[in-house]
Amino acid sequence: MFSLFYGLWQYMFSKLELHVLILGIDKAGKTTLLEKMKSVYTNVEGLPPDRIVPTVGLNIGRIEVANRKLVFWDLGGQLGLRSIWEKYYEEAHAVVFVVDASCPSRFEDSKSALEKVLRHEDLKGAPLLILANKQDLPEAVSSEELARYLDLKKLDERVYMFEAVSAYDGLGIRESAEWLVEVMERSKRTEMLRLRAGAMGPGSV
Ligand SMILES: Nc1nc2c(ncn2[C@@H]2O[C@H](COP(=O)(O)OP(=O)(O)OP(=O)(O)O)[C@@H](O)[C@H]2O)c(=O)[nH]1
Ligand SMILES: [Mg+2]
Repeated sequence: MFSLFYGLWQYMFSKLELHVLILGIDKAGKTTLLEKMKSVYTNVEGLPPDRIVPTVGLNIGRIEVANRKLVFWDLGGQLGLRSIWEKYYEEAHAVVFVVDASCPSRFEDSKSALEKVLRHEDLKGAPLLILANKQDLPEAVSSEELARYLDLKKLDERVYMFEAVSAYDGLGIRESAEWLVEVMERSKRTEMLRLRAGAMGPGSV
């Protein structure tokens, strides 16, 4: 009996689109990272770094990881654009917060932007992946050092992880995507969003 329900749940979950919001201050490497994900997980090559411009609107990336459909929403991180972020919170299953680990002078800006994200009611219970990006640069700090710099309070009840990545050479990309799928699968928030979508009519998940 259990395996029947489990099989059904697995089937429903594989149909569900999981929305992952990519946030972080400008120049952290969000778009470059998304394009790298596309190269790793699809047969279409993502844009090379020299063709990526600062984001003003929204970039969408669809990839499949472990039979799950992930939809990434990449937003602009410039100060004047950060007020748009919250429009996407309600529908997000998880958040990826990207930090340029090679630029300590901007850690404070990242910290306060992330603290504001975490305080928002609409993101309650959303798993959080914090990426220490640009590990290909010798001056980049490790994920543990970044965690110390950011010194985030009130993370205890949230499912979170720090990961060292490079959007240039792909370090940590697969580990990050696989972790996201695993935690979203188990998250109460995913269940809440699925029920809410179901309540809005068939085919709405
Ligand atoms: N060395 C190195 N440079 C990177 C990496 N990821 C991004 N960059 C560079 O960092 C700069 C900013 O990258 P973007 O991807 O545009 O950053 P963003 O976070 O999307 O910026 P906004 O759209 O303005 O919010 C570009 O010059 C990228 O080539 C990385 O992993 N390593
Ligand atoms: Mg961008």
